[in-house]
Amino acid sequence: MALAAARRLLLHAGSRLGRREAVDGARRFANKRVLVETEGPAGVAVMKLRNPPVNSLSLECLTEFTISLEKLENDKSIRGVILTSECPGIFSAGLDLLEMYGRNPAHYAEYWKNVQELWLRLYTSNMILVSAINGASPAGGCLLALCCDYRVMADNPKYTIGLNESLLGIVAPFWFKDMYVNTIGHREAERALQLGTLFPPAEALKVGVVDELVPEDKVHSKARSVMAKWLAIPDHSRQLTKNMMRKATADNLIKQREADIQNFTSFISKDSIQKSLHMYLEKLKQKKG
Ligand SMILES: CCCCC/C=C\C/C=C\CCC/C=C/C(=O)SCCNC(=O)CCNC(=O)[C@H](O)C(C)(C)COP(=O)(O)OP(=O)(O)OC[C@H]1O[C@@H](n2cnc3c(N)ncnc32)[C@H](O)[C@@H]1OP(=O)(O)O
Repeated sequence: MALAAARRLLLHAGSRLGRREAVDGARRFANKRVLVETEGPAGVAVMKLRNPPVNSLSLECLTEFTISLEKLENDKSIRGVILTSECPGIFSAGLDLLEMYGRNPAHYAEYWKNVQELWLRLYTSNMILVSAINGASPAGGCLLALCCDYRVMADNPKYTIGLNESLLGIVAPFWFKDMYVNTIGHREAERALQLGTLFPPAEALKVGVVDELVPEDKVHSKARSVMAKWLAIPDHSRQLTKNMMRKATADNLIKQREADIQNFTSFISKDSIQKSLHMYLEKLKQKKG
């Protein structure tokens, strides 16, 4: 309930801000964790995640992300969005582990509902989505990128991307898996999901997790030039085609959202799964020390 109220407030405040800044041609609106800048005539918005240190998708971050997307969808002058990160070296560390560890079932259910909501909105967006992957992109971070129509990644071997859930002792849900299969094919997805593979850029390109690699300082300019190419296609034909390609996958979740929430909640609540998450969090801490 509190989140729904926050969402209404943010939408309202955001639209007022958006109108005021539109006077300059370029517009900008921001929540705490998501910054959106639009460039008037081109119809393109740049959406930057800024939830330091690692852009983990906390409940607040998911909510702000979803609201920002909703606002852009409602703005008929926006045809494309470049999704990127403001956190140096990290695109997104994925779902926030602290939302899935040591909480109660009601919290897990609420969190998962918001993960579903963001995924459905991103994956089925009518806008052109291009990801400018400027850092590490494990699990939920990779999920964000996979929702896009085109993925440009910084060619820095320190960065990896992939659905690594099995390394954490958890399991990617069927709709993560479906989207992976749609992107890289059944065999590669089967292997990568079981092994929890985090691909360095060259391998990510080879297997098709990303579409193009560029030097780190060219990620944004390349994303813009890719966007220009996609903008040249008539919206109606591109949108109908996108819908044709993605609808079955999205419908598969839509028809069983509630069951999927129950499934997640009971899975993540298990002692054995909580123990695995605990061990993984400890490992992350030890890496530092
Ligand atoms: C048949 C049955 C099926 C049932 C299935 C049903 C349902 C499905 C069930 C579950 C599905 C869940 C799907 C989950 C998806 C996810 O996205 S899980 C998250 C996966 N993410 C990761 O593994 C990334 C972990 N992080 C890292 O590898 C690194 O942090 C890094 C992103 C590469 C960045 O490295 P570095 O710059 O060195 O930063 P640090 O490691 O020092 O991290 C800084 C602090 O941030 C904390 N942190 C990192 N990642 C996360 C995260 N994802 N969530 C929360 N917090 C994170 C890290 O612990 C550090 O914290 P402190 O500073 O120590 O406090």
